[in-house]
Amino acid sequence: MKSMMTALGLMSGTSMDGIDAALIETDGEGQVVMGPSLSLAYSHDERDLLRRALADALPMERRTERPGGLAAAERLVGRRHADLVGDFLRTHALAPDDIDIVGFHGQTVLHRPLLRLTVQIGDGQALADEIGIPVVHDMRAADVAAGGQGAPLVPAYHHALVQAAGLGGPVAVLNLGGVGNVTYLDGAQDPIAFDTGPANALIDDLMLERTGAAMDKDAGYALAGHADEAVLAHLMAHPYFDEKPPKSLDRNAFSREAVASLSTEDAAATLAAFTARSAAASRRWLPRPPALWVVCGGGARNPAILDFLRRETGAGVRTADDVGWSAAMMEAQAFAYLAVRSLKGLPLTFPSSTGVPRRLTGGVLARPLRNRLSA
Ligand SMILES: Nc1ncnc2c1ncn2[C@@H]1O[C@H](COP(=O)(O)OP(=O)(O)OP(=O)(O)O)[C@@H](O)[C@H]1O
Ligand SMILES: CC(=O)N[C@H]1[C@@H]2OC[C@@H](O2)[C@@H](O)[C@@H]1O[C@H](C)C(=O)O
Repeated sequence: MKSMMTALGLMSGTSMDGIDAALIETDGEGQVVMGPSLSLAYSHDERDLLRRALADALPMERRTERPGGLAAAERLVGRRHADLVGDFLRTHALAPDDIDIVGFHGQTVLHRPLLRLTVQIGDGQALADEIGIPVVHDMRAADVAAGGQGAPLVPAYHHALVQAAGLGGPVAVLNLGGVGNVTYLDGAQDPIAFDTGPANALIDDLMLERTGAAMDKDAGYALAGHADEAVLAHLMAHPYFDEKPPKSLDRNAFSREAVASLSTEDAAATLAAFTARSAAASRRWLPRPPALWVVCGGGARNPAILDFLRRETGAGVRTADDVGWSAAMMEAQAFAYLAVRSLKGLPLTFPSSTGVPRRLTGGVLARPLRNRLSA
């Protein structure tokens, strides 16, 4: 297998705002060259369908079941990913053969690692057949089956980026999507990583309920409000924060009920502070306090969260864009990188990231029909 590969990563994250596609050239180890990217936003109705799918997934006991609206949601996820790949190829004048591998995350609808159950909808084989490019998918399953948390998966990629940038340790890479997750890196050691708490999901849900908007854009509400310390203390009393890592979260693990009586501005400020305080509280489980926090994911565009994070950590806080990476495309790039690691049989997860008993590879390879016919 050739050393450098061209990989396209596809991520539909827990905030369910849309799908990101990002191209990288990588050897799946220390070399990464970032390429172009493209996003597709889910429409209001599509988000609604996905939100309902999350509710329909709650009684699932086996990962192959598709109760209620899940089968329709899975078809939607597949169709929209294929649309995005088509748009990406057209926009960048590429042919399917220009891409060696696609890394397809799918949409998480249920995550119960203690029950060895994690469900990402999206049919990898159907996608490969549709786009005519080999697809690596189902990247959490092997880890969960082996007793790991199945998340977070991006730490292997954070590790490659921090090593390549020669950033002095200890460094924390904080991903703020729907849920927050931190990767702690210090030299060549395996990454220590876990989910920190909520990131944007509670804020998004609050905005949708109070204003009909999908997010608190540029923290317009949070910056006009004040965080309520009593409510914050109540939110921080959640038992998740006392759990020792490895640990990971379902999107709906936290409730915004505690901010119900606050004005929209104060509620948004309190939830932004909650995201920052719970992320900073992850220091409790790290060997040394990080000197630098690099923030990625949509939360890097929320100035209220960044301000609170500076205050809570007392350390350097920079966005991924500030250090020459991509805050928006980090996860999509990570799934491209992980797809190449999967093809090469390299570990995706580590005892220190998911609690899996030993470093473990993962992912399932789906070859497109035309490759199988010509084989
Ligand atoms: N300009 C902005 N101002 C405030 N918040 C923003 C802005 N842009 C994005 N966000 C927030 O970021 C969220 C999307 O983040 P991201 O794309 O990293 O999430 P994701 O990939 O779905 O999540 P996860 O990492 O949990 O899988 C949006 O739902 C919104 O809350
Ligand atoms: C089960 C699942 O999809 N988890 C997501 C979610 O969103 C953020 C956080 O919770 C993280 O654990 C994970 O995603 C990133 C991409 C990861 O696996 O690293």
